[in-house]
Amino acid sequence: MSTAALLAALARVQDPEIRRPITELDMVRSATVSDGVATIELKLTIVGCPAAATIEREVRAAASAVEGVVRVDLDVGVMTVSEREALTTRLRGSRTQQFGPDSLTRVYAISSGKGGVGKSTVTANLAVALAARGLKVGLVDADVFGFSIPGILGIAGAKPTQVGEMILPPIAHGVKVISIGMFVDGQAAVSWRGPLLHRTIQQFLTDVWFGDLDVLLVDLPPGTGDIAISLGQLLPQAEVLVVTTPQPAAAEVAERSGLVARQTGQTVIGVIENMTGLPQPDGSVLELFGSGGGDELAGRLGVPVLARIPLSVALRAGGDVGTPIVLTDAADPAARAIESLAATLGSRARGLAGRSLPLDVR
Ligand SMILES: Nc1ncnc2c1ncn2[C@@H]1O[C@H](COP(=O)(O)OP(=O)(O)OP(=O)(O)O)[C@@H](O)[C@H]1O
Repeated sequence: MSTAALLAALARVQDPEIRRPITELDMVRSATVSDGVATIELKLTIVGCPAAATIEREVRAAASAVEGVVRVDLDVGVMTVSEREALTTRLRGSRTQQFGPDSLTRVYAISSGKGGVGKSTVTANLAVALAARGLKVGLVDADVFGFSIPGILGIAGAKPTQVGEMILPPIAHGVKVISIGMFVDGQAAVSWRGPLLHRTIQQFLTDVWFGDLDVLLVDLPPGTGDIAISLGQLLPQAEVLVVTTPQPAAAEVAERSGLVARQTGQTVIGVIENMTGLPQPDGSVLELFGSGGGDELAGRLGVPVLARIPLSVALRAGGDVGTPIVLTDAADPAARAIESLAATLGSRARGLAGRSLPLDVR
């Protein structure tokens, strides 16, 4: 009876990285209760598993809470190579391509014509807002020249965990994040050329284990380079959001990134206008970057403007310290605009990938 209760208790302990119960991951090799002593044999996936301390603590807490248990004897070991391979094969299932045509995950690629328009800031906050709505969200930072996502999400320096062939992405504010920045030790990958970039993105989409996601966001580098084209080939079902500022002159260059997406078979579903005016204490709005750029671009691409995100000191400051304002300052006008974008995108979360749905949000 107590042994059954112990197993049930252990089934509630999750591996924080893989996010599955440890009992489903073959990590609990034996668990018995005898004379008030719970004896548990635990196998971690890898040596030096960063989650080891958490798992051990939770296993001890879960076992101690079982009625009749007065002591916990925990033996912690590590899986052998073949055990690990068996686990990764089982986790991946028969799918070699996580985001292939049979996937139900909605994929949004966020692009911009030029740098500095706030694409990464908006993407990071959008991902967190979607996760806060209860969706399973992944974020691929494919911005090789300016991988800023880890910093904005407060996980600068975090490295993925490798289990056999499988790479487990770090999790920030509920979002599974992978970034080129996690593989290049602080240096920009600026000298990388097409084939290497293509292979890297391909690896992100196949070897990084995101599990079953509702939404995958991909932060593209600005412009119309190799990555945008690779991504179009690797994820033809991706729907593209183009970020621009209100400056009408920026619309033309932003239009090009939308057109490249179309040429690779992707669907552009909308425009995000960022840095739309700065609300003043007297209620007026200072149009620092002019106005009309979002509408101009949307008109050129024949899609709606899905969000207008005002200039916000809090949004910028939150990005600087790694605390997204959609969590810390939800009343900020920029946070509200991003939240409403998350509501729009989140409501069409799953199951229709690859089909372009008419969006009626105006
Ligand atoms: N709405 C906003 N209000 C105030 N500051 C913003 C806003 N959006 C972005 N920023 C700030 O503008 C700067 C550029 O933003 P970000 O790095 O997100 O741009 P980007 O388009 O991703 O650039 P790149 O693609 O070149 O990396 C950052 O300092 C960011 O904090």
